[in-house]
Amino acid sequence: MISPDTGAVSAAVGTAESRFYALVPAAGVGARSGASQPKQYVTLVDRPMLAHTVDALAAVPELHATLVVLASDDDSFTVSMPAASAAACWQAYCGGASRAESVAAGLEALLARGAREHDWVLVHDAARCLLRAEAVQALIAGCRGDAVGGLLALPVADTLKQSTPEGRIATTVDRRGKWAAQTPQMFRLGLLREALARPGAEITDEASAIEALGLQPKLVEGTMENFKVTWPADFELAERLLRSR
Ligand SMILES: Nc1ccn([C@@H]2O[C@H](COP(=O)(O)OP(=O)(O)OP(=O)(O)O)[C@@H](O)[C@H]2O)c(=O)n1
Ligand SMILES: C[C@](O)(CO)[C@H](O)COP(=O)(O)O
Repeated sequence: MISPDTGAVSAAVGTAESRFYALVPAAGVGARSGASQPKQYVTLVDRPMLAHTVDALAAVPELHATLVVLASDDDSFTVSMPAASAAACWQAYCGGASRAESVAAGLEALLARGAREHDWVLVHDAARCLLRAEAVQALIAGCRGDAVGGLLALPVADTLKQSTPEGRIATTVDRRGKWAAQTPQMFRLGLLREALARPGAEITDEASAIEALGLQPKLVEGTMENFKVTWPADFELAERLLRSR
């Protein structure tokens, strides 16, 4: 089904129009965030971070459906998600030990709900709650005709330093041609499924798994606003930005 040359899913393409699905891994614990609960449930403005993320995706008319991957023991979604946000997504309680495992399990859940191997899947972190519909649309427009797929990313603007274990500078890294990867990351379901099924080094994003197949995902320039809430101070910044909208 997957072409070894281009990575394109060939058999089903052309027989039915491809749909676009969003897949939101939301099964992490948020260890770096310092929060007393998984960070996707921390309230920002008036609702959990995850609700902002789901609502942003719900505003993208091109998306057929959004599936949220939750930890198997998640007991927060049903109590803390606003009804409208909960209704705007499918839920699958199949999160794994790593982000990659959660995404791989989410792909199976999408297949079980009728998605096909040639459909596009846009994987988006629950923790990037400042996503704009226009950014998703720019990604779709940039990648829908592409044989591989791609991702939102930002060209590195700062001077890059490689550190020593002691926290001193070992060297300055040439920043030319370097990008910081964001999400969504958009690939055909079948290709991504194959990529994530391969044993390999630790995969921190979908593009890395696709690269390991020898393919070159496309970079579509995003914005700084779409940052990932990771550290304690990030909540305040996210809150301020959400309030300013
Ligand atoms: N086993 C995991 C780990 C992460 N994620 C999700 O992947 C996204 C990006 O991961 P990250 O920001 O690292 O979140 P956490 O893993 O929760 O954070 P930390 O690494 O600080 O624990 C988050 O939406 C997170 O919920 C997931 O679905 N399953
Ligand atoms: C997918 C990602 O957001 C792209 O920058 C990032 O790799 C997630 O990394 P983390 O290790 O789960 O924080």
